[in-house]
Amino acid sequence: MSPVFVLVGPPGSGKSTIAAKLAERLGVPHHDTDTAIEADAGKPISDIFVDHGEEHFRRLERAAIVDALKDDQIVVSVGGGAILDPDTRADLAGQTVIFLDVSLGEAVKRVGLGVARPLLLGNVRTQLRNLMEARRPLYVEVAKLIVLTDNRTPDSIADEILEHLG
Ligand SMILES: Nc1ncnc2c1ncn2[C@@H]1O[C@H](COP(=O)(O)OP(=O)(O)O)[C@@H](O)[C@H]1O
Ligand SMILES: O=C(O)C1=C[C@@H](OP(=O)(O)O)[C@@H](O)[C@H](O)C1
Ligand SMILES: [Mg+2]
Repeated sequence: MSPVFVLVGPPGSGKSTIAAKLAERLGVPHHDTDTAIEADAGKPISDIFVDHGEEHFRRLERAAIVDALKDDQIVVSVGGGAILDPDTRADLAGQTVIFLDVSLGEAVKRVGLGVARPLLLGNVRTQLRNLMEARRPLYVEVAKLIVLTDNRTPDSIADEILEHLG
């Protein structure tokens, strides 16, 4: 047994939002690894990056993913960079993974200029473009289903996922 779905994709693709919707529809818990990391650390992800650096965050993220994948009958959303870890990609090979795809323009609009995503500080559009290009093959590698989310409501995206994989 394992999670029902694991959602991957770049920041702003809607992983946390759509995972919550899917969990609600299925009547199962939603587990967001970023939320779990923040709860354990007692501080927001932006502070974890500032206080301890990205490498430290990636170690916490790896542990949070191992933890999440132990649970049955939950919907998991991970952070956009989770698939950078080869062990995580290997673990995801046996899971029902959905890659939420999004265009650069739409992702920029959705993430805005907030400080919540430390990797995007500075020129959000350039940072996002670089990381989307570099990570795209990794999202594709782990995905069982790819869903383009541009110009679609979270409800219609959840509908499509449940139609294909429900
Ligand atoms: N399909 C969508 N259409 C419009 N806005 C969306 C959609 N999905 C998510 N959002 C909004 O985009 C922002 C980022 O969503 P979030 O779920 O946090 O993405 P992720 O976890 O992939 O970074 C949130 O403000 C959310 O409400
Ligand atoms: O892309 C990344 O490396 C990150 C994405 C964030 O999650 P979302 O993809 O949910 O924004 C969060 O895990 C952290 O800021 C790092
Ligand atoms: Mg998220």
